[in-house]
Amino acid sequence: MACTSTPVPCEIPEVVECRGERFRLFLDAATLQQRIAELGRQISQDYEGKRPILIGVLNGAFMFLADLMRYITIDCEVDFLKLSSYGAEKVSSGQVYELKKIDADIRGRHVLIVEDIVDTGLSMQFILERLKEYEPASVATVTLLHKVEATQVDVPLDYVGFRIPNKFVIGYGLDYGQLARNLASIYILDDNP
Ligand SMILES: O=P(O)(O)OC[C@H]1O[C@H](OP(=O)(O)OP(=O)(O)O)[C@H](O)[C@@H]1O
Ligand SMILES: Nc1nc2[nH]cnc2c(=O)[nH]1
Repeated sequence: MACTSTPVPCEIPEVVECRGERFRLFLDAATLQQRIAELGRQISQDYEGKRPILIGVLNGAFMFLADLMRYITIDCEVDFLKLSSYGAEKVSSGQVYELKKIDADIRGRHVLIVEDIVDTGLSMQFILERLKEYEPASVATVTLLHKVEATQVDVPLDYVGFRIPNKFVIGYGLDYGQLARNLASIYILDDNP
């Protein structure tokens, strides 16, 4: 029978290849969904009556944001901004480019910035600075992944899905040269292929 149970697929490969490099299964789809459900519950409790607006950071956060919102049970809104700093590389260029600004008027609103990953922290630092200009009532940060050892700047992280080692990861929205975003699980670079 055909599998219809997305976003947790029946078949989860242990190893994938992307652009000639090997990645091994790190966080499977069920583990991701379980943790995201917890984050959704927590946010629903913390923001009851506040009608928060979730700002997803494109492209990487699209899948996490879509799932997270389905686990939030209070009234909430969504908008997006788009940044880029990695290009097709596995390390940050150190320069954050803003490719799309938010459309929503967030003055006086409770804002949750939703990221797929905080690595060097430069993107999150950039967003926090940028959003301050709009004078929201509050700003909190949500990230599915945090590479603790790689973070170079002090950014407040309010909701963290998983703390992970300093290795390149792909899948579940995270790309390598625009590929692999469609994987339902997260894979980590295999140093000893
Ligand atoms: O903490 P940092 O070192 O700044 O890295 C985190 C950022 O890197 C990725 O974006 P990327 O620039 O690769 O663009 P993408 O989301 O379109 O893939 C990710 O989505 C974060 O926004
Ligand atoms: N795909 C991907 N994008 C990132 N952006 C910052 N760190 C990472 C990472 O480990 N993987």
